[in-house]
Amino acid sequence: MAEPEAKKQQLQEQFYNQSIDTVREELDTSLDGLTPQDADKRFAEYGANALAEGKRKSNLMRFIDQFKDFMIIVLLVAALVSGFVGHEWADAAIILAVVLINAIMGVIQESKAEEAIDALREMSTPDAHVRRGGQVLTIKSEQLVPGDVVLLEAGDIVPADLRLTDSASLKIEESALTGESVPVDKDVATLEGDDIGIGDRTNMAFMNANVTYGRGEGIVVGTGMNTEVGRIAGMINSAEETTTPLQTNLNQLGKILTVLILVIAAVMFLVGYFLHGEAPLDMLLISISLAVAAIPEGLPAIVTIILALGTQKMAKRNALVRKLPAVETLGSTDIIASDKTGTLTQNKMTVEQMYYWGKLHPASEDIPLDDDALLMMNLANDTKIQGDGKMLGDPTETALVQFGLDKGFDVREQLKQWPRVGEVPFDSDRKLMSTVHQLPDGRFLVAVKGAPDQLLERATQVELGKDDIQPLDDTRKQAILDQNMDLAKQAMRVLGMAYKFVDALPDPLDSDTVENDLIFAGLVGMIDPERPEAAQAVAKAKSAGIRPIMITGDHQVTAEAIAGRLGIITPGDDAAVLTGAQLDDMSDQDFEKNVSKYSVYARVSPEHKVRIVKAWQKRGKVVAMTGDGVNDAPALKSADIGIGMGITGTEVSKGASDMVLADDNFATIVVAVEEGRKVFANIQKAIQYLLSANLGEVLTLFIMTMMGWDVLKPVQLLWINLVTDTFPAIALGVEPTEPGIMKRKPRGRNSNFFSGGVASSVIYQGILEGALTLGVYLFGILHPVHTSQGDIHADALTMAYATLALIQLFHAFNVKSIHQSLFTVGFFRNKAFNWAILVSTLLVGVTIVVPGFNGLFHVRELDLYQWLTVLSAGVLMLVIVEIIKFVQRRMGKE
Ligand SMILES: Nc1ncnc2c1ncn2[C@@H]1O[C@H](COP(=O)(O)OP(=O)(O)OP(=O)(O)O)[C@@H](O)[C@H]1O
Ligand SMILES: [Ca+2]
Repeated sequence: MAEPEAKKQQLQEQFYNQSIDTVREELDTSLDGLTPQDADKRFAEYGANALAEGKRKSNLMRFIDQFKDFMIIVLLVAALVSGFVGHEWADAAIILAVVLINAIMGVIQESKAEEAIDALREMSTPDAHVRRGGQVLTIKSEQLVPGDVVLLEAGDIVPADLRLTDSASLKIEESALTGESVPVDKDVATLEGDDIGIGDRTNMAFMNANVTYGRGEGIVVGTGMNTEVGRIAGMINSAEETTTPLQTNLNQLGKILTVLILVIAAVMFLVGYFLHGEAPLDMLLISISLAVAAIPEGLPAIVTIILALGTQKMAKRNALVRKLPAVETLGSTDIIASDKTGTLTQNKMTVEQMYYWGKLHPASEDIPLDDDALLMMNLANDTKIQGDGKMLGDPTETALVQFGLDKGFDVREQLKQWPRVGEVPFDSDRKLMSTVHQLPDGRFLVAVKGAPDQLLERATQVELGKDDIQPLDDTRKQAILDQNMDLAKQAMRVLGMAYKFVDALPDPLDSDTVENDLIFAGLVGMIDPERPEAAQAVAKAKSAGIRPIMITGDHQVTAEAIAGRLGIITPGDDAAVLTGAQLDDMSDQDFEKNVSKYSVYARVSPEHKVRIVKAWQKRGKVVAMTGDGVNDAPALKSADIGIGMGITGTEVSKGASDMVLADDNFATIVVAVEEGRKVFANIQKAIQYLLSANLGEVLTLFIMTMMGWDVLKPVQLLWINLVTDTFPAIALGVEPTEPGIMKRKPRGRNSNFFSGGVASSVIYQGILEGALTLGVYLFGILHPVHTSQGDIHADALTMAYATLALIQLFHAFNVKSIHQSLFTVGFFRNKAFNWAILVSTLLVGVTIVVPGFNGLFHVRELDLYQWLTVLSAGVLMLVIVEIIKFVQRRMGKE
């Protein structure tokens, strides 16, 4: 993509030592933001807000790269020499053609693989909230231009360099720029001096930094390469994380195979030349051809393509893979640790019960509008009510505002009289949030809501009626806690409300100064129904040997009730609930020892998630972990598969994840695991197919040479390699799911593409292919249809060629499952595969049956009897492998 030449007139000034007004004028914008037209104009002028990418390889470069392979060069030179010396120009031409086609296919494969990886990256560009023409819009951060007004909140990734214009408890973590991992407090005050380091520019926010706390706003002063990261990073590496661990594994194996095959080729050459007196050039050509055919250099690209096709399938099913290795790892998942709210449940909160003035009332009852519980739950609330009555905000909070409106209490009116002047935002560690309001009489009201247990620790009094405030003694406290427990047992999320009056605005405004000495006002119990598909997905995961684990900030009793309904804990099993506090009391060793006892974690904070991941990993398990908040990022990173939430997730958490759920749905994780298992199995199939075929080729040629028999011609071997390798291998990569794939145990952390019987299958099946091919050759010699020795040998060699090619295509059916019978898996369920086999068969067939063509390939027409011999070998290949699989299944059962 040609980047529009980004405007060179750089905004080089230091913005931190200029007042907001100056910055605003300088960038010709207002706090209402740019007009959309203005934004478009600037976009044309400045270009996209993206870091430049490293140079891309052109297709021509890729094509040329295909010939960097030493073997290919030797092959071409040898072909040319044989053309000159032996006047075998037809051979040389075919070899050249095959090499060219091979190179073109290589280019296509590589660019397909890269396209797929591009698509992954495209998907992961973050969103930004921007104000334009007075309207708040969500746009791709690439669309930002200098002068835009950007809104920040906890969990956002700063989308460009900003001069802050507003901040409320704003904290930003800038370690990527400064190396300092402690979040920096930000405000809007203009700084003095012009020599202030990046880490100290407290009124600026820099691209790619993480907002960890609070809220803010700022004017974009730099985009794309004209940002601090742009200057530092220079270029982003476009090649990151494109090879997966198992691919690396495979590459290593590839190197070993290469050496092995070269040794075999060398031995072949020496034996053929010295012992059997073959022409050296012929021997060289066939040895090199063997090396070219048998070295599986296309394998990594094929694996990438299969993985990439897997990501497309997953995307259709709402699992957006951000990092290719995740596809591979997903299939091996042992543990799915999932947040409760929104993932297992719908995150549609509805108030069911309310407790105030010492009594519980169903939500259907009328409520006195002057009760302070109702007031506080509306005040300590970030919900925005839009013009059309639609509510924006956290479902827990919108439910409360909705409840108020339903009862006839409109918080908007209240806020006009009691404006909010301060806040201590909610965080999942404290499990509280507070707002401070200016009262007409000059005093301030502190409104607090949050987890009842937390709240009661900070309350000293309780409201028991209108203007009836009593000390919160132990009996009263116990009564509230009992009530809390009762609601929780009914699977409700319970929030408590409290308040106090103060004479002056606390300074500094934080939890310690605000959230103490409170008057307890009441409780509210909310139901968040399970997702309808969740229980089934839990059952499916369990039947696949995967342990679902629920993690929640909610009360343990609520958690237990919901986990019970979902089947995460079942009455019989001893899987227990562990709370964050209990976890805090456990040593790492203790926890590791006991981790398998717990399926539910309640009242935990994000830090606990990291311990849960690590403990399971220590036990050798592959852990998938969900997360949505900014504090979840470390857990998402340490999990084998970090799973972000597409709808409710913060940008920071999405950035830290390997996969994002477009629908936030637990069931989608299970679907993705199933896809991951399928993709893994299909890669194994492609590998098993290719390597057994190659082994068959090597054995056939090696033994032919050793025995001094006729040896297949280079063009024959190269043609077999060209037409029977790639198509079926890629087609095997899109095989439908094998029956019962979610009834097996996870494959285990240390498994690789050769685990589970693939290695041994490659070996015995390769030997079988070679043996049958040689058998057909000998059969052709021993049961000739002609009498002249020349005819007999030419026929036998043609039969061997046909067999070696077609037996691979027959064998492709075997490979559809490592252990299951072809009759279980089905012969023709994969359209792409059927086509691949058909095309490959035709391409082999034409070289034999089309007169003239067969001359080029040094083969002859076969009669029916000979064809039947060839086809019998193919059928035998099917039958023998079926029998061996049958025996293996029998032995496996015992
Ligand atoms: N907006 C809020 N204001 C005050 N307290 C809240 C708010 N949201 C949640 N809480 C309290 O904090 C506790 C933990 O909430 P948190 O947000 O950490 O859990 P969650 O992530 O929403 O749920 P889960 O962990 O099940 O996905 C809740 O049980 C509730 O008591
Ligand atoms: Ca091959």
